[in-house]
Amino acid sequence: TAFLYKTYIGDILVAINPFKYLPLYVKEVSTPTRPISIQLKLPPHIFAVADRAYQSMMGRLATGPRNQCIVISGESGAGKTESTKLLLRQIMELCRANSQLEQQILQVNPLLEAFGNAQTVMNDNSSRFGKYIQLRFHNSSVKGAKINEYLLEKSRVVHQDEGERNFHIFYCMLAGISPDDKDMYGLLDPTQYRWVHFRKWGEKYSEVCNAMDMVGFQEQEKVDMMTILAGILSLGNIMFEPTETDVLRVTGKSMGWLKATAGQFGVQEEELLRSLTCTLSVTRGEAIRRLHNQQQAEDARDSIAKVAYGRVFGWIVSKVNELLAPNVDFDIELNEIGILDIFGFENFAVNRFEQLCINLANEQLQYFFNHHIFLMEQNEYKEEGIEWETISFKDNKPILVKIHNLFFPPHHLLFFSQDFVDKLNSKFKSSPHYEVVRSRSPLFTVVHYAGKVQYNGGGFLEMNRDTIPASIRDLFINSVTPLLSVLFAATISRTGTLMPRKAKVVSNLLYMYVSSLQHSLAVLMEKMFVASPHFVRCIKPNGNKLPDQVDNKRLRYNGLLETIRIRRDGFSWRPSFKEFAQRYNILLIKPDLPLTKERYYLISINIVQTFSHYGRSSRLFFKYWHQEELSRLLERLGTAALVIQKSKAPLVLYQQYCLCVCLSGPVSPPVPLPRRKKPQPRPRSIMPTAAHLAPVPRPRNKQFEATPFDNLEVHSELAELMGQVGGEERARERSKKRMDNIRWFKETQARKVVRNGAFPCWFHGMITRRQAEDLMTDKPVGCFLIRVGQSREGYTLTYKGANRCRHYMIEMQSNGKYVILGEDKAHPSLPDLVQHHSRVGIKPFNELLTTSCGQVSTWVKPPLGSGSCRIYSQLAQALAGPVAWRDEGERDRRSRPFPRLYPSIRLAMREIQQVRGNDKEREEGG
Ligand SMILES: Nc1ncnc2c1ncn2[C@@H]1O[C@H](COP(=O)(O)OP(=O)(O)OP(=O)(O)O)[C@@H](O)[C@H]1O
Repeated sequence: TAFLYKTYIGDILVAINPFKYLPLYVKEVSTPTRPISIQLKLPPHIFAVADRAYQSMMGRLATGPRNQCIVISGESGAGKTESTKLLLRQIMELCRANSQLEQQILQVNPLLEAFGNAQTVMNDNSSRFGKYIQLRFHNSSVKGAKINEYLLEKSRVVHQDEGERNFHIFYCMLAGISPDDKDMYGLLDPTQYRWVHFRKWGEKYSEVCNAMDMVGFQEQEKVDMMTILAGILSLGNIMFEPTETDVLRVTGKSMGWLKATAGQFGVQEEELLRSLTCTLSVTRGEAIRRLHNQQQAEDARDSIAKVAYGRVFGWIVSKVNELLAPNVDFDIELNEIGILDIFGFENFAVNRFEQLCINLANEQLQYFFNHHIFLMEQNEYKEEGIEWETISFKDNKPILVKIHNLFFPPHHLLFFSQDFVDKLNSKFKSSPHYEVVRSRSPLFTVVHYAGKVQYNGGGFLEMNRDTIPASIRDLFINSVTPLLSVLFAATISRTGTLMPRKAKVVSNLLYMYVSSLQHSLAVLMEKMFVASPHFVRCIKPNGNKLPDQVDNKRLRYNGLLETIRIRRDGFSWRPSFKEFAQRYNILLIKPDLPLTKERYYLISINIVQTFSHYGRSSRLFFKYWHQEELSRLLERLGTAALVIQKSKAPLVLYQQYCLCVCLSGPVSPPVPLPRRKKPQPRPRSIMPTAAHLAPVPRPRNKQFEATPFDNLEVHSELAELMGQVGGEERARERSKKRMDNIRWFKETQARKVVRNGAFPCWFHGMITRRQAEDLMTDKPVGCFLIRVGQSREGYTLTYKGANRCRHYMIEMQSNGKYVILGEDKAHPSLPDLVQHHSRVGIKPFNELLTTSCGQVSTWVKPPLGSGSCRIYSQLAQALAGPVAWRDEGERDRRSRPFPRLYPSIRLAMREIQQVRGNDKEREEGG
């Protein structure tokens, strides 16, 4: 099936959206168990692109370690976002290092999708922003991630065309929120909001909340953010009407909404009203107040909503970046894989300013593709004197330059005036990329690389000016909700990113949507031009979003045929002599020759005879598949080197061998064999005896033993048994650590574990791994207990599996949430975690927690075994003080964060309900 939907053009993956589930992405396909050369020869697959980028980043393919970028392109609905998610999943699988960071990175997508995607006529889950995800690696493991976001389509918050919807988050929130939270944020029935229409999104809301927990958002931050979103919805319901004196006022029916909005935004009602109904400006030291007409008041309302939403989105991205920043020494050099997924090319019934920006970004991307695939390659053939018949392609540079000229400062300020389209018509009427539209509406047509698009130029000026009046900004800076205050105090960088206040910024008033897009695209291109690119071309097989239907015309789109020709006839891998010689360690061949151009040349001839062409002065020219061929040879050589070293052959033999192979292929550096340590005889007296070991033989599972927690425990246990390592000082240190952990537990944890005044029976305090396993000896499969760590602050879950005990480390997140290492769900407490995994199995064996182990009468009963019993008793004593533990459910309610002006929100909601009730009564009466 894979062949039907995916193929390669050389090394470029062409992926056709199947619009149905295909069993192509299962675990068996993604598991990286094969050698690289075999992995790369597998049928076309998005996972293979991930593998290639990862191996190249590690320096295992044609070059040394280098930054990589994966560029995914295609029209809206072609499958770019799905491909991005699969790429991320596979890269995380390849670099799996038993850390929670990989899971956190995977959670960023559902989070951003909820806030940045929406249904359009072209795609039910269309990205309304572009993103470039930078994954940062040290050696083979991921150390951090950074998201760059581009051009969120904020106007969607206040306006959606026929067949389109608002951002997913609003539907998720209204559908999935609990009645208590609905009351807390001041939300009503979804039908009561003008800016959203109800849809079933219940489950998605808990998915988004979980993603925020997993990434590390604090509870209060979440509450503040949700309250701001509720405020945006309330704002949309404020309506205006003129009075007899022509002064504008809020309609009687929407007064409640004004109060609710003020409460949800944490500002004074009168000040909010003033900001909506008039503009205050200061001229020569004199404050002048200008009253708004109805249209201006509605525009002010809409622009507050757009700016507030845009800033919430920007804040989420910067928070994600802060939480996923690489936690490594700055001196360590990190390698990077970037994945670009921007909104696809769009052509709707009515195309506005946003579509022009989106299509401009796509033109830029197409240029990047053309530049790499056609321009650079053919220029190098010319320079190096390679015989070549030029392949012509649809160069989109002229149109790109034209659009750039249109929007670049200083033109845009003047240009987007009311007669904007007239100016365009007179300036570009003879251009092949522009068509004048004879119409009363301000229409014009641009001939893009992917087809003609007719735009409506009305409102370009307003849409481009991404600003709000200073009075509104000041109002929100003084909000009692710290998050809102931070969002409005922040300024926007030249690339449109939310910046801390002190950062160097362009003046807020001059900040323009298009110029920020121009800058961010320029910065993006700079990053991508220095990385090695991998291309994924996504194709939408039909316009109806249906499976098993292919419209052949679409396959001609994007110059795919020209791409096929150049990949077939051309040489896509063109390393310089130096780069090539370094990579394949060719210095070994003739160590006596000085490092000159001639020498590289000489070396190259040897290789090129078997492989490919060589250029006039500086480059070699290979077919795309030569990289794989060479890496296969490298692998063979690595094995050969090991064999030679193992057989203790003299070095000279190795060199001769290298020389031989080098004449027909590349050479890898000799791989040093790991030195085998001489086994130290252990004194009989300290060897652990059968009595010390668990009663049943237990095969060890590497994945779980690798956790630092368990290893430390086992090691300290063994050290204790051996009674030697570190002597008394070590023992003192261990004891101190345990006491510290008990204190940590007592001060920060105990209350969270208690239910109904006692510890749950699965909670065993501080016992050792061995004691936990002993307790499990005759227990049924699915039995479990949770214990406090001895060597680190945290918990371990011990589980009775089918043929052995497993120990799952429970990760404590900085926001106070609990998650089993490697799982994708965070929990507010241990009892919640236990409850969840009694329904959802723990990966990778899908194990369900079915029976609590022992501790029937809570913690007071000490566990079996002796070693840690003393510690356990101390824990018991520490907890057995006079404190009467309250019911956790009640405590939960008392301590949970609330919106800052919760009482005023409640009052406003009551007023709204009352008005609704009266209306209903009147309707029924009438
Ligand atoms: N590999 C796939 N397998 C099954 N369905 C897919 C696959 N890729 C895409 N789809 C379907 O196509 C829809 C659109 O895909 P996606 O959102 O990735 O498009 P896109 O190119 O990112 O569009 P946009 O530019 O509008 O964001 C998905 O919601 C999904 O239903």
